[in-house]
Amino acid sequence: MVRYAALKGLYDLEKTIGSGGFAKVKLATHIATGEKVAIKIMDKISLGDDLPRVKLEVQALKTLLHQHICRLYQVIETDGHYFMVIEYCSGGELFDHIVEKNRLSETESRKFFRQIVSAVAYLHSLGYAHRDLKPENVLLDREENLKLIDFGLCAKPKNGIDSHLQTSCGSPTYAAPELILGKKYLGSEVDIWSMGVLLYALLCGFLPFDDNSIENLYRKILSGKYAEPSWLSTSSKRLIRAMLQIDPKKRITIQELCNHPWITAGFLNPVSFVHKTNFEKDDDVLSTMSAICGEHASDIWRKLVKSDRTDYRTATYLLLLDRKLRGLSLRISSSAKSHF
Ligand SMILES: O=C(Nc1ccc2c(c1)CCNCC2)c1ccc(-c2cn[nH]c2)cc1OCc1ccccc1
Repeated sequence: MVRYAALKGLYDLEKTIGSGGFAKVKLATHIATGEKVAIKIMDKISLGDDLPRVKLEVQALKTLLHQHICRLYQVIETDGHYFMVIEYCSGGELFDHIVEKNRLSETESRKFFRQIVSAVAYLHSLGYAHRDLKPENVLLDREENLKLIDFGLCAKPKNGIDSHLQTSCGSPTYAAPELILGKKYLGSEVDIWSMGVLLYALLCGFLPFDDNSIENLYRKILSGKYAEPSWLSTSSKRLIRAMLQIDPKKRITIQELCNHPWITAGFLNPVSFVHKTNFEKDDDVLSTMSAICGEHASDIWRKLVKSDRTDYRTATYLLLLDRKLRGLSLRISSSAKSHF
């Protein structure tokens, strides 16, 4: 087991559960609370010119507080590595969940899709676009709640979500026509297209546009033509059509999506989200922490609010808050004392 000095006393590293391009994801335990976390370890050398993506992802994740966006607890930077301590999603990828069930029922698809819509509506309301929405970037937690990950490509155009972007990014399979044509596009509109591809994958178990050759794949996407399997209800077909509109101006908007009949069917209310970018103050958690480090709860809170949200104190606060929200006891080990 490779020992990273930077994590000593803070996290116990366990097995590697995933390794992608320039990152690997290891399970770990946050020592102060005993809570499980995932640590995304990136080697700066192999990151190369992707380094800005990490900064972009950290900047975005520090601001985003939503129950369906994977929480960032701490960031540790050394000369050679970045360590991103992230929410534990033991349900793995939504993609694997779909594959193992072949396809999801309309009811189960709706449960997941409402969560995605809520997360994306929240993102857009803060001026962010994800730009890489695909089943691999949607994880499930222990209660099969959905968590959006990988904000390495997300954009926050300086003059707001309605200003044009140009960089072509993301995976072609989920990319909107205007994006693969290299046109100027709106992040919000390309996210709607990718969500249409995601919804199709949930309901069908395969992709609307797929081909081994990239030019055939592009041709299919630009045609906007895809199969509508017999099991799709009329309402499902209508919603998918509204999202997979080639002309971005004809595409359904995120607001219309939140209120769409398919989305609200069987539910009491449209999809909503809380405009939250600040932690709520919890006195039980603060007094648990103050009992250990001897500081007053008010001092701990002041430091938390002033912090850049990537230190061990923030991680400990958020993990204790998670435990409380899950109805578990608030426990903390005295070893934590020296770390915040
Ligand atoms: O907690 C994460 N993953 C994760 C944790 C526990 C388990 C599994 C998976 C499934 C494999 N069986 C063991 C249980 C986990 C959290 C955050 C991120 C993450 C956030 N931004 N970037 C990456 C990635 C994560 O994983 C990647 C992964 C690994 C194996 C498969 C599916 C997904």
